[in-house]
Amino acid sequence: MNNKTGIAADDRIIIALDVNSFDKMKNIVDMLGDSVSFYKVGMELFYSAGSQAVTYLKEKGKHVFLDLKLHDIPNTVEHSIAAVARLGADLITVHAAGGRGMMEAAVRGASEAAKESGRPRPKILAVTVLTSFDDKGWAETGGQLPILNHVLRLAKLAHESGVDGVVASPREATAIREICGEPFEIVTPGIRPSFAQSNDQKRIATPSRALQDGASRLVIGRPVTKAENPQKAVSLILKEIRGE
Ligand SMILES: O=C(O)c1cc(=O)[nH]c(=O)n1[C@@H]1O[C@H](COP(=O)(O)O)[C@@H](O)[C@H]1O
Repeated sequence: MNNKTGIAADDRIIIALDVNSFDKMKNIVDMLGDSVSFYKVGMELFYSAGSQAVTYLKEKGKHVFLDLKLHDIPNTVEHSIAAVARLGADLITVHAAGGRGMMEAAVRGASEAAKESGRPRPKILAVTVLTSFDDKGWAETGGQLPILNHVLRLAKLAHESGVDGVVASPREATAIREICGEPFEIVTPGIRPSFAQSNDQKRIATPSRALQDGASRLVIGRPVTKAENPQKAVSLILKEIRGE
């Protein structure tokens, strides 16, 4: 039980630390204390603070989702994943659009790092269609509608390529679960509790709805980190998913 929110952490909730300095990250992590066990380090924080962001969180006993969305030729991705996997992250992202060879290479890179370090292999997640796309924006890139078809195509390819799961919108979770089964990870950003604004997210759902629809984990950033009272925001989210 946490002394700040009065409610225990839940590994299904990942808080996105989208800030531009190590100190800002540390403030959020200190403020949320034991109520959050899983954090996401994305491009903004990693490019600002570097690998110390990951090592700090691991030293604090937190799980880390390192979201760098790699997308390059298989050889480059294999060795880049091996390099970042050595930091001890639990989840790492690549873009599913990089294709089968690239996703297989990502898993190989993660396995190499795990063998060297003696730690468990980090899970590789493949990003399908970003949650900031709506139909109009997707069609502008040449994408075929409905978006769901493309998400399912990439999820099937990711599953066949041996990655551990996908990142998709909560609205696609049920259909992905039907195709990919368990224990495939379906990690969903685009989560908006009823008290939060949608910002630039387009394909969204509430935390409880996303979990009901088959999401394994929820990525939540601004509704917590930009809230007037982040501890209260976490507490409300945890209560909502527990039906309290
Ligand atoms: O890979 C991701 O985590 C990701 C994929 C996606 O399709 N949409 C998406 O929003 N994200 C990330 O999830 C987080 C969502 O943050 P908020 O919109 O502030 O809750 C951000 O850090 C995004 O980089």
